[in-house]
Amino acid sequence: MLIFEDIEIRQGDFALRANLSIEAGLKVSVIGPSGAGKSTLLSALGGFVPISSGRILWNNEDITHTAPAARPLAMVFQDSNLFPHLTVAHNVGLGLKPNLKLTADETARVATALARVGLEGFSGRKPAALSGGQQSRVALARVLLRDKPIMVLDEPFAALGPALRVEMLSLVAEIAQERGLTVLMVTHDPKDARQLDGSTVLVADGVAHEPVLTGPFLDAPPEALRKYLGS
Ligand SMILES: Nc1ncnc2c1ncn2[C@@H]1O[C@H](COP(=O)(O)OP(=O)(O)OP(=O)(O)O)[C@@H](O)[C@H]1O
Repeated sequence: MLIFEDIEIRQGDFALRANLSIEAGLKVSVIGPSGAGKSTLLSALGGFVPISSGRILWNNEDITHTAPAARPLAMVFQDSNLFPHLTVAHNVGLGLKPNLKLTADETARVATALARVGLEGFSGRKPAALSGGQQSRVALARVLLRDKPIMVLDEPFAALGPALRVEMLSLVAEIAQERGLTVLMVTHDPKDARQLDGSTVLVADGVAHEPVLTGPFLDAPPEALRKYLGS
């Protein structure tokens, strides 16, 4: 169980409160108007934005002040964060060891992660020689290799076309299922949220709300979201 307990996060004039629990293994879409604080919430979970008050707990352990690398999560960002001068295998290997001095076993694990995301045979390529979808797959492989129980995705596939997005989201859902991962994904698109299934956390008016079932939530969205969704 991931708990945001009486959390307050401040960034300049902006303040966000969160008091919510997410069951382990749940797939959560984080949705809300632009500037509402979705990225801020996930950055605070990752340890990149300080928390003014409250605690974050994962399975009863207080991780509020844990160093980012030691937290139980791995993040996928929109631009995939790949290093252009490194090969696919090295970009993934960075998830294990920043100095890239991988043992034979670690190199084998990189190959297994690449195979899982459908990139067998791509390990020697540079990111520039990959399609957008393939770059997203590399980013996913890197997260897989870190073997963390929570996968956090901040508008991960926003740069991809609709068909590719559907494909990548189903890969995320499959992997999450296989490994029993808890998923938190920021998205602007209700279709993405519906495809991820699971629950939705609404971030609006300075509050990140308790997760509710995504289908019924989007069938009758609250006023704060309706204007933003254009419905
Ligand atoms: N470093 C910062 N200093 C001050 N204010 C900030 C900082 N970073 C973000 N903010 C403010 O915090 C608020 C929340 O930003 P955040 O990026 O979390 O929103 P978001 O919901 O992810 O938006 P979007 O959907 O547009 O990506 C915004 O009002 C933003 O201007």
